[in-house]
Amino acid sequence: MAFWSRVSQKLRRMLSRPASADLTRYEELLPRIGELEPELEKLSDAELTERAAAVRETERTDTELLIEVCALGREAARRALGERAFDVQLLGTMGLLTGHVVQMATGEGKTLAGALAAAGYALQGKRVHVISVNDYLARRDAEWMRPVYDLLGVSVGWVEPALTAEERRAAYHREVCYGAVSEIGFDVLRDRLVTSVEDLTQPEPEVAIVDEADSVLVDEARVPLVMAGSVDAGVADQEVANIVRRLRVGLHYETDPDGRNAWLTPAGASVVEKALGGIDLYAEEGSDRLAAVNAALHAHALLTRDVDYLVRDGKVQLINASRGRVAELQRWPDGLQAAVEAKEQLPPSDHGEILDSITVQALIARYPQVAGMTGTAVAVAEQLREFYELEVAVIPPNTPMIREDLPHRVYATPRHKLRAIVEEIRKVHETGRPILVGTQDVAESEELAEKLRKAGLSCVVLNARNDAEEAAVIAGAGAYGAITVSTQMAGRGTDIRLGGADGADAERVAELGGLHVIGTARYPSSRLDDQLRGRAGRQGDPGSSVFFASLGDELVLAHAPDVPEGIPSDEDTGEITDAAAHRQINHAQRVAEGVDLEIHRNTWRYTRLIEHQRAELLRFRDEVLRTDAGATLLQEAVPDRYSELSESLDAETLRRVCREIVLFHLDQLWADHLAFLTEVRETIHLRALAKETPLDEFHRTAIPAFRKIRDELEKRSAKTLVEAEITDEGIDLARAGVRRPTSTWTYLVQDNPFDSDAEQALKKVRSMLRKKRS
Ligand SMILES: Nc1ncnc2c1ncn2[C@@H]1O[C@H](COP(=O)(O)OP(=O)(O)OP(=O)(O)O)[C@@H](O)[C@H]1O
Repeated sequence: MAFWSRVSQKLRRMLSRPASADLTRYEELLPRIGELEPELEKLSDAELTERAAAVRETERTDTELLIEVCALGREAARRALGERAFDVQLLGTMGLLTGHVVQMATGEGKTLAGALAAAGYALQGKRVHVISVNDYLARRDAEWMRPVYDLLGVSVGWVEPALTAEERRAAYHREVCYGAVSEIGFDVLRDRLVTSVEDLTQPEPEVAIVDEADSVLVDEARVPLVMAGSVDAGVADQEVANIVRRLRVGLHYETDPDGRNAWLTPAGASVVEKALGGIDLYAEEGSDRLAAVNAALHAHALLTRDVDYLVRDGKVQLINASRGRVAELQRWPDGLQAAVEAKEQLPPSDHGEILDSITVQALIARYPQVAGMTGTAVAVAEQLREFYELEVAVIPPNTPMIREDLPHRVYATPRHKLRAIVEEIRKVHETGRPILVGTQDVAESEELAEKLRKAGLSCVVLNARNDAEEAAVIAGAGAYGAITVSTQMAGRGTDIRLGGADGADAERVAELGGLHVIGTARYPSSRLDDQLRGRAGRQGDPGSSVFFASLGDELVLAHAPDVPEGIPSDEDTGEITDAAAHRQINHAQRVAEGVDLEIHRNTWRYTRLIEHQRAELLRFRDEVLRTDAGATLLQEAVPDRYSELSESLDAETLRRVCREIVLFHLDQLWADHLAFLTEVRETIHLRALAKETPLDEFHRTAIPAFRKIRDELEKRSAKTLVEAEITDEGIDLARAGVRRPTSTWTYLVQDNPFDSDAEQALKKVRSMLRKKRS
């Protein structure tokens, strides 16, 4: 399978379509858009709005439509914001209106280009969601662009967590609605539980314009959004945590170099089995304990405090690996979450039955039309094609980019590297140039800040948990003499203006050379390197960037540990100029990118089946919600009871009762099915032991289980209709034992490391068992 997918990937590359769509067709429209400008300038505001309204009614060719929308949008932006959209922004708008992911560099004005495209779709009668990476940006962009939408006569709203259901419904019924991907996803899940059409908040999805598209569509694609009901306290297995804490790597367990798997050695298994009272972990009865031991071992061996998570206010807070900041709403799957809490000796957090869940990728797949914008799309062009059938369009910058990207600097060890970074910061800071340092994780940020303090350099460490605060700090990162230390993409989406947020000192800072960006190590993907670099040199500003790396960096140790012998380094500074070291680091990054892609593919292979089943179930649920399908089903299942009830109840009440009963059981059966699939996935590598591949085994189990839902639904619904007390008032669901959860809560799940590497884990367990048995 993996072999064939590699072959097809190679073939595609050989025959490869270019990474970027050809923009000539749109460039040719720019003069025609320009020609309309004098005419539009003469219109009053009301006339401009009227002309925009005419777009809704007039039949036009696609080309005429692009020209009219761009010309109107440019004029509206000029009046409403004092910003006349540049030609390149209109190219971006046209790229979005034709369903591309447009690549526009940082600071080129994606917010406006996106808003004009959203308005263009709305004027064609389509409802648009502009999907942002967080709540703060959703609201900021909606409010910022509102005057433009007003002039174009397009209604706009946004959703954020604090809104009531009524307010959400109002926002989603605007023509354009801004929202964070998690917020929109949670509403999709909440809508899954309604029992009457009036309670739905979202109309059918039509167009999604995804901001920071690579981050949402690729980095976060496999994150499941979850809705759980009826909160209970979880259970922590302190006993297992205490046993695992004493295990030693190499002797009792081993780990993959890339840190994605840990497994017990035969010696480790014996120690654990003895400590648990002499049980056999690998016998059928031991499988619960084995799952707990696996989770505890994973928490102990592979998850590091202050790198993968923080402990704050008595809680474990996950760090989002691609954004390098606390992931507020995220938790690991229950077993692992409880294991990390037990490792940190914290009380177990709440835990509930999962009612439904959807991955970001499946959420996006609901939209018939998708477009996106980001500073870095080309590097993931192949994935956007493979997973979303989206093409990338590269938009040139408005003013040529003059940032100087200095050669990478490589050191023998992380210690040498850190010393050189502090020295670099000191030297550049002396000139007054602002410096932005991007680190790999929170622990590294704090270590560096401490070193800087000792060297007499004061800096701001961006660790904020609040997006608005974070945006304010990052906005000031271009001020004279500022040193800002930030993990990865903190503050993404916020412009860094030279001379501070108000640009007061802009000229002075520009004369000094602008913002200097320092990467303290290469990231696991070149795209993340580019995003950090892109913080400098916005809109033709001067600026520079440099990356430091060492042969002892995490990236190299995990992905290319066989460093050739004898690479010379400077005796004092540890600096390496030999090209072999540079090659080694580039190679490590390419391996890391490949591993990530394989994991994405692998996870998608599992989730695709679940999403397929979910879509089928939802089609049926929707039919029950909107039609009399529930009544029909029950009338056929228990005709006597149905006709008895139709004599005593009015027809509408009976139909409602049937609908409520069927929906209740359908939702319950789906929640049970999801729980079953989760269990199958988590133990698939154990269950599949001497059999075929885990994925085949998963399908073999999941498909018949899903088919049974329909029969079971009929049986359970009929039983409730027969046994429940039903009066003119309807049915008392609680008394009939079919009470819906009184409260629900939503969260995101951090990528489950067990699932994604099930195949590898399987190999490890098999080989361990062979050793143990021999
Ligand atoms: N046509 C224009 N004329 C003048 N200023 C503009 C124009 N378009 C955008 N700007 C300004 O450029 C700045 C950057 O815009 P914006 O934040 O949308 O960039 P971006 O591409 O989203 O950057 P990032 O990658 O940081 O999200 C803003 O201050 C905005 O007001």
